[in-house]
Order: sequence, then C-alpha cells, then structure tokens
Amino acid sequence: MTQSAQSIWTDIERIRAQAPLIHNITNFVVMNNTANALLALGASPAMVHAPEEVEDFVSISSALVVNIGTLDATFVAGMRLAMRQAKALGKPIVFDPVGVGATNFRNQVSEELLALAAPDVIRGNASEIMALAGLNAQTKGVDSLYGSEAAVDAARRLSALTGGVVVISGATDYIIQGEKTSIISNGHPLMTKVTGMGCTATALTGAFAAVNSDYFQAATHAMAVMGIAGELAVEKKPAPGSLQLNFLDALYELTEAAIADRLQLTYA
Ligand SMILES: Nc1ncnc2c1ncn2[C@@H]1O[C@H](COP(=O)(O)OP(=O)(O)O)[C@@H](O)[C@H]1O
Ligand SMILES: Cc1ncsc1CCOP(=O)(O)O
Ligand SMILES: [Mg+2]
Repeated sequence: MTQSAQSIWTDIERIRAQAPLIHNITNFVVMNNTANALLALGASPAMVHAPEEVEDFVSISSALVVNIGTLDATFVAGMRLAMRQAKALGKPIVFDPVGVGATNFRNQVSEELLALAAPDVIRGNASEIMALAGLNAQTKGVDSLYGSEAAVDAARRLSALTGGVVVISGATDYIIQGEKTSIISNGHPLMTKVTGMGCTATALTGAFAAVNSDYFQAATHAMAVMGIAGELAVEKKPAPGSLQLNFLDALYELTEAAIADRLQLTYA
C-alpha cells in the first residue's frame, strides 16, 4: 500500500465518520447528481442558494461549493454573499466555472467572484481553465474542446493569481498549486457521457477539503476517487445510464484495497 493510497483512505474515513455538511450553490442540472454523490461518499450535502439565507448556511457548513452552470442574477447575489462569508469565517471555497468562455456574462461573473474571494480550489475542464486564465479559448458550451494538457500553463498562472489549487479534469487530471503538480490517470472516457461528472468532481473536492486542510492533497484525493469509482462503475456495465447509478454504488462501497490496486498518481 503506497502512502498516497493510505492518505486517500484516511480522508475517506474522516468523511464517513464526520459526515461534513457541504453547502452547494450549484446548477439545476446536477443538483440531484452531486447531492447523491456526496451522500454516497459519506458527506452531508445541502443545495442552498437564496441570498436571504446563504450567509447563515455557510456559517454552519464545513465547505462551500460554488458552481456557475445555470447562472442568473439571483444566483450571482447568493454566490457573492456566500463566498464573502466563507472567506470571513475561513471555510474552504471550491469553485466550478462551468461554461466560462462561452458568454460575457459567465466571464464577468467569474472574474468578479474570483476577485471578491479567491477560491481555495478551482476545478474545470481545459477550455474553462484556459478561459478563466484570460486566454481566448474556444469552448463548446459546458464541454471542453481541448485535452487537459493544453491548459497546464493557464492553470499555473491562475494558481499564481489566486494562491489556490487549480484542477484541470480530462482523460488525465492535473492538480496544480504554485510549482506543485499531481497527475491522476484513472477514469474512463464514458464518464463524459453522463452529465454532471465534472460538477461531481468539484462537489467531492468540497467534501475532501472539509476534512483535509491541505487543499492540494484534498483536490488530488477527490480526483483519484472520481477516477477509481468511474472505472469500477464502467466495469459493471459500460453504458451511461448504468454508469450514473453504478458510480454512486462504487463511491459507497469503495475500499482501501480498491484504491491501493487502482491508484494511478504521479507527481511532476
Ligand atoms: N477521456 C477520459 N478518460 C478518463 N476519465 C475521464 C475522461 N474524460 C473525463 N474523465 C473524468 O471525468 C470526470 C469529469 O471530467 P470532465 O469531463 O473533464 O469535466 P466536465 O464535465 O466539467 O467537462 C473527471 O473525473 C475526469 O477525470
Ligand atoms: C449540461 C449543463 N448545462 C448547464 S450546467 C450543465 C451541467 C454541466 O455539468 P458538467 O460540467 O459536470 O458536465
Ligand atoms: Mg464542467
């Protein structure tokens, strides 16, 4: 058993024991998927976005996940209040810039939120990370037009700007903070055929950040667990509907042995 596999397992045990409350301001498409994934992992999710209550909710939560997938003015108002409160209280903020680069609205809101309260972890696909770093990157709505390796330089610039961790997901996941890089090669291409798998990666990162204040490790562990659970689910049945269900079961049934056997983690 490698030290990395052990360290992932320690975090999973903490999540299962503590069931940290994860406050999600997320999009209408994935609210159900990501709440179920957090529950299957062992965390306690709540999807709360009303500006009237987000500050109170942040104060009782262990991490805040902000996802801009189905933005409107009310969501933005809630995000501002929640992120400011999380910063004030020292709670981890994980940010998913879904579809940034596709419209000016998403670009402006993302830029404003990053300046207001720098996220501890940003997780996006290559198009999103490049767009967020200020490159004029092409995007196909919420899907990437580039492989994850194309966004490594952009992720490093973004990390320098926020001081936080930046994760680029894809066939290979890159987790970057300053000069540090970890690389996860687990997962399966069929994961792109289920909506919300990226959002799920971001939500699970919130759960790991709630129990591990080394956010570089927390993000690495979340991406490893995503990839391994994805592989286990595809092995049960390689089709999108089954993958969606079997992924939840794989998270719930995940063992230390499966992590040790399958983990494909390197550092660059
Ligand atoms: N080609 C692939 N091979 C293996 N895993 C993948 C592949 N594409 C995406 N994944 C995995 O699917 C999850 C969602 O990533 P991604 O599709 O990049 O996010 P998004 O849905 O935000 O575009 C991540 O855990 C990632 O590692
Ligand atoms: C399809 C879609 N449209 C707006 S948000 C969303 C979900 C995107 O989820 P993911 O980036 O995890 O595939
Ligand atoms: Mg996404």
